[in-house]
Amino acid sequence: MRTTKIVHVVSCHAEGEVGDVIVGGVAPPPGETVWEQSRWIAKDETLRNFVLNEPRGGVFRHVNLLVPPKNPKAQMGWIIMEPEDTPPMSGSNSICVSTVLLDSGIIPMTEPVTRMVLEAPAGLVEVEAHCRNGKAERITVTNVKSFAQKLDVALDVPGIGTLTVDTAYGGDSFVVVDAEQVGIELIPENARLIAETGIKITNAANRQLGFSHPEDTGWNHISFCLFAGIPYRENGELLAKSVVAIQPGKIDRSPTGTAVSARMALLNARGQLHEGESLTGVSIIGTKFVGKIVKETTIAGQKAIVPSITGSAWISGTAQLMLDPSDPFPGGYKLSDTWPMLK
Ligand SMILES: O=C(O)[C@H]1NCC[C@@H]1O
Repeated sequence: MRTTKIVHVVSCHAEGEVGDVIVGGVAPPPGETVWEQSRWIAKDETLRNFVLNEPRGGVFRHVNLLVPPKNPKAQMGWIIMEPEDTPPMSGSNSICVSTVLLDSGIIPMTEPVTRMVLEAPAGLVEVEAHCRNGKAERITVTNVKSFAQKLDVALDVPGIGTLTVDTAYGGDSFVVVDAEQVGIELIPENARLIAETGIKITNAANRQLGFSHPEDTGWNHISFCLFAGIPYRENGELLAKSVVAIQPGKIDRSPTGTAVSARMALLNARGQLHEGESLTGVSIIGTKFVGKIVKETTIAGQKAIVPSITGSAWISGTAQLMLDPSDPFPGGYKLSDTWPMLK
C-alpha cells in the first residue's frame, strides 16, 4: 500500500442525513476567520473534490473539516462541504460534528449534559448535548440569526407555472413553497420528482428574486428549496413536513435544521410563531428536528429570530481516505446519472 495522503474520517448521520467529519490528516486552510478559510476551501476545490466526488464520495455525502477555532470562546471550528456549496451553517452537519466531537472523545463529555461553543463559518453556535453512557444522545444547537426576506412573491417556474413563494435565511438561504401549491405529496416515492422540481424552483428564484444577506457576508444566492407542509398539532406539539431539495438535485434525508430555522423566521414574521414557541420539522423519511424560537431579535435593523434545533446523530463508521500516486483520478469524478449537472 502507498499513499500521498491519509485523511481520517468519522462517518456520521443526523436523522438520516450524512455528515462525515474529517478528524485528522488535513492541515487548517489559510484564512484569518473560519469564514475566510471556508472561502479558500470552496475556491481551491482540492479537498472538496477528494472527499465529495466519486470514488470516495457521492452526491448524498456532506463532509465537515474540523479546524482550530479563531474565536477564543469556541472549543472547535469547522468547515462544511456540501455537494455544490461550502455554506455558512448547517443544522444536520452541526449535529453530526457535535456528536463526533463528544462520542469520539475529541472534546471531553460530561454526563448528563455537555455544553460547548463551536465556530461555524457563519459564526459561533452554542451546543447543549444530553449524554448518557458515553453517547451524545440529543443535541441542541442554537443557530445563527435567521430571518424572512420576501413574503408572498410571484415566481414563474418553467414547466410548472406561477407559484407564490417566500425567501428566508436560517444559516443558509431558501426559497420556500407550500407543498400543496405544487401538488406533490412529500413521500419517499416522490423523492426524484421533488428533487427535480425543487431545483427548478431554486434556479428560477435565483434568476428572478435573488437573495442578499443584510450583513454583507457575500452569501448572495438561494441554496435550497423548502417544500413546507401544512402545520398540524399532535399531542400539543406543532409539526410540519420539511422537505428540502439540495443542489444539484438530491433531497435532504433530515428535516434540514437551516430550513426549520428559516420556516420559524417566516412564521414569526407573519405573527404565527413567537419567542419560546416550537415547530418540529418532519423529514421525507419521517425523522424529526425540534425547532424553537429562543429569542426575537433584529439583524441590520430588520426583524429576525435566534432559533435552536434539536436532533440526534449516530456514528456509522470510520475511514482512512488515501491517494495512490498512480491513481488517474486524484480529484475524483462526477457523472450525471447520480450527480445532476447544474444548469
Ligand atoms: O440540516 C441542514 O441545515 C442541512 N442538511 C443538509 C443541507 C443543510 O445544510
